[in-house]
Amino acid sequence: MTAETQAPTTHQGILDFVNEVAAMTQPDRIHWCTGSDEEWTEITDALVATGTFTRLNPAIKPNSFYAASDPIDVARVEDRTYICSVDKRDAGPTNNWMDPNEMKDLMRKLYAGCMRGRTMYVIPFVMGHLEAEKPMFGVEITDSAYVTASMRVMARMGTHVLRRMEELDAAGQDVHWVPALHSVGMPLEPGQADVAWPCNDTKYIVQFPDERAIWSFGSGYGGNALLGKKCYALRIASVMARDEGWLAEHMLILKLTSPQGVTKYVAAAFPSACGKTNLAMLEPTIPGWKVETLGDDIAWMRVGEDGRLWAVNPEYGFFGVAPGTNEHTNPNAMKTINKGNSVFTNVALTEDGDIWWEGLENPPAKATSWKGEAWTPESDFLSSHPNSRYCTPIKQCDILAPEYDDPRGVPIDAILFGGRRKTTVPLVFEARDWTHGTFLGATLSSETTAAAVGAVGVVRRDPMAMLPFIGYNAGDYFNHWITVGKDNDAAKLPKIFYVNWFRRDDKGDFLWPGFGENSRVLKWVVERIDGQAAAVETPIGHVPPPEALDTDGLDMTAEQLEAALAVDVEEWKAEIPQIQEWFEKFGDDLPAVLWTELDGLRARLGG
Ligand SMILES: Nc1nc2c(ncn2[C@@H]2O[C@H](COP(=O)(O)OP(=O)(O)OP(=O)(O)O)[C@@H](O)[C@H]2O)c(=O)[nH]1
Ligand SMILES: O=C([O-])CC(=O)C(=O)O
Ligand SMILES: [Mn+2]
Repeated sequence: MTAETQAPTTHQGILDFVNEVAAMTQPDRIHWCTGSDEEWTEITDALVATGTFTRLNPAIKPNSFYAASDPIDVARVEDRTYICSVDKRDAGPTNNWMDPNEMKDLMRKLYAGCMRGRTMYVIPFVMGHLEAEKPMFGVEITDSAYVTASMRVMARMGTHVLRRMEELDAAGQDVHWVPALHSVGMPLEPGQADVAWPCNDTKYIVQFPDERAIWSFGSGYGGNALLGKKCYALRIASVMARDEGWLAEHMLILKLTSPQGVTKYVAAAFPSACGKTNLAMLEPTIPGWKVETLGDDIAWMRVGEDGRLWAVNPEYGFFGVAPGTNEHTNPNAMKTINKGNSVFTNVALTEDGDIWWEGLENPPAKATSWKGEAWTPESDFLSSHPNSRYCTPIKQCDILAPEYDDPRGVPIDAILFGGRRKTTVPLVFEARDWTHGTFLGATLSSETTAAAVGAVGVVRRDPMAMLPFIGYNAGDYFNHWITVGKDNDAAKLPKIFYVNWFRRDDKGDFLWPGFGENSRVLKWVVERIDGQAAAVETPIGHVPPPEALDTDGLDMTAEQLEAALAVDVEEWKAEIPQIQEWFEKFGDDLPAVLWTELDGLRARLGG
């Protein structure tokens, strides 16, 4: 089968990619995605017919679907994720590496005939704006209809993207696009029945940074399979950003407006399942303050001609953690998904054709768990996988900031780093300067979560919340951050802060109520930027005294607030050898100024 017979494009590079992959994987059919509503209906109908999707009750969640994955395919697989740079050194000490040619030989064997009996979907997409000065195109080839439907929610995709590529090509512009190949790795022999969630025990999630290509095999799960997201917009884009002088980061973007009408833009990097989506859609509990959302997971940031750091969200949807999401914690996410047009994976299915998960209000008397078991509120197992997800269009978010559609993005005033720490890290503190902020990012630590396969609750260093997503040597990445600070006017760059919503008391309860109350922290942050709020200088940075936070109506004792803000010198001293060990991993690739920062911290803590 050749692609040209039905190919809706004359773009030779794309035709070659499609033909080459078709020859290797031998699909029964090739479907060029248009992105139309009719196509969505056709694909979701087919997914319902094969049992991958269950249509939800249209009176409750219109045009929405439930899916349950194979229990072996529920999260990102970091041990199966590779950065196959030509030079091993470029992958650095934090990534898995294999020689690109060796990896390709190995994967070609896996891909050989892997789409037999299936449809191969060709998805032209763009991360970021189609009107960007240099649009960030991609073409994902996949044999998964689930991935195709999800990509339509998460990325701008379809014929209009192809047209723009052809147009720029015809105008003689250097049109850059990332070829992204995905297969679930389960061919169907004649007569063989399909399963609801095809996948393979063998999984490879591979980035080839030098040629800016992605090969993924064996998994249908979000971050492993929707290749525009983590694989392109973070791993590949971070390499492009290194080469071109910008930043591709694992950050939400929000717009904060004060009661006086003063607007600030905040970006925040927290590791997976540590609160980005919730903060991005926050409903402030302090009167008169307003939050609008620009993005909940990824920010691409460039220094503009005005010297400020401008950010865009390259995505088109939210791929949010379901458990814990409810009318109290995230009413805006609830409103967004209730409008429909969404896909829910690995949550529970209720008898009236709705979905439910742990933490949602009104548990149903009975439901079907994500594993297909009969579940009741008395069951001793979870109804939903801890990493179950909703996938919903960003345009349905009532508090989406209008600037979302502006290809220039928004100028960032503050960057927050944060993680999930039971101890040690106070609710909020401010970095001394950009380099110190880079040190805070580079030493960010957090307890692992269910968003990746592996143990949960283990403290690890997760630099800039990018540990699984830096597409090159993390030592070079730190140096890139330092350089952004050095090459630009520090006064115009965002101020850097560090937050921890997850500190606990002796009983193991969260000290800080979090969610909407985090607006109190945002208020202190913007008041610091404007030079209005008080701070105490401590060995780790500038911490608010309790009275500098707006606590009007906050349901917390003075002792609790003090405990949330406390800097315990002994706890911090215990961090020093851990940071030292972390830095030693990088050898000479670690920027010397980060050692200087560590020495400074040690000295301030009293040696
Ligand atoms: N205690 C507490 N929990 C929070 C807070 N914000 C978020 N969470 C919980 O943390 C979990 C993950 O939150 P998300 O906002 O989905 O995390 P994320 O960073 O967007 O995760 P990814 O989509 O995996 O990148 C959910 O169970 C939330 O309920 C908070 O302020 N306090
Ligand atoms: O990428 C994914 O699969 C989900 C996600 O947002 C993360 O893990 O950070
Ligand atoms: Mn999220």
